Amino acid sequence: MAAVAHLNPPNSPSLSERRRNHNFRLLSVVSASAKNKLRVNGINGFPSDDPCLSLRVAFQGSHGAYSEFAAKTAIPNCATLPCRSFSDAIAAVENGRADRAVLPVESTMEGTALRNYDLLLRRDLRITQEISLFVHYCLLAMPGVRTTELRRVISHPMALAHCGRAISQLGLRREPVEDTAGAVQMLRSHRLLDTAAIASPRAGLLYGLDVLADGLQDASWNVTRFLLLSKPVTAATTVSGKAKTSMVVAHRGGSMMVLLKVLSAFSSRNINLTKLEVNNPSIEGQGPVMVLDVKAMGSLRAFSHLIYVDFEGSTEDFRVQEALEEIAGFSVFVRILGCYAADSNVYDLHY
Ligand SMILES: O=C(O)C(=O)Cc1ccccc1
Repeated sequence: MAAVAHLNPPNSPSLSERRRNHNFRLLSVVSASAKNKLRVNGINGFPSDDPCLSLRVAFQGSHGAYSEFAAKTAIPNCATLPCRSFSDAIAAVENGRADRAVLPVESTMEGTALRNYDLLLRRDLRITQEISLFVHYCLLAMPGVRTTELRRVISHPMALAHCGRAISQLGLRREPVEDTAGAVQMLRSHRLLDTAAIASPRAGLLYGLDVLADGLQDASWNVTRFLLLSKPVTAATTVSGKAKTSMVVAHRGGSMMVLLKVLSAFSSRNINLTKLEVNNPSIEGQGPVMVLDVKAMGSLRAFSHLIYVDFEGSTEDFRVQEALEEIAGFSVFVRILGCYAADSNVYDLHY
């Protein structure tokens, strides 16, 4: 169960409103006529009035992927570095080709992307920032292609999952590819006339495809939370404003008892949790999750039970330090994944 309270700021729709299915809109073709607008907007179609692009952010996918929007929203003047996989994006930070990597970690429709979290646990990177984006999906096709000519749809697995109902209504065969913008690029470069891609309207404009339908997501409230990651810094980081900390508690058994004790360590000190996710991979018939022990010369340790916790507060706070000490006393492995400024905003991109 993922508690994604931070994705529901006070003015957001209620849970029932979010769950209520909404209908996507089939459009009479909005052709790529607005393409020129992008050209004047600077690098990769993003506004760029500052010529000194400072931080380099690696993301999985091609230009126009949602992760790139997340990076640009979090750090407006950053330079973005497309990577084939999330592992490559993380490696780019480790080997100095990038200063940050951006990773989608959970969505209101599907909960936590555990595979991405698992990836994070294997490497020595820290969370420096969180960003939540409202994700709109479009159905894109080669110019002139009509919906009735389509047989197949390609996109990132998360996008295909978020648009399951619309895809079934359209009667299309779904095929997962690495990322949404990559799907658009593939359509374009192979001139696929029986295939549509699901991606952002901006990706459609970037690669000159027609928008056949928009608002394709099954739920009207579709928010994805991304994390920005950097190499660990040795100096203590001070977070200005409200801080949030992400951690993992890993162990090899007795999962309910550990969970209750962890919850009690926080609740007895009035520390508010913003995320709680329990991952017992063996229940799913999967092998253990490998976690890098940054204190033990970077060795990897296998765990069958993992508890991901995000809480309000910083590791500098006395109450938090007490809670962490109490948890460390339960013979479990604890790793702080990052302490960063809490951002409860949901950013909506106006494409
Ligand atoms: O494929 C992309 O564009 C990504 O950045 C991954 C993704 C896919 C769907 C929703 C959010 C992020």
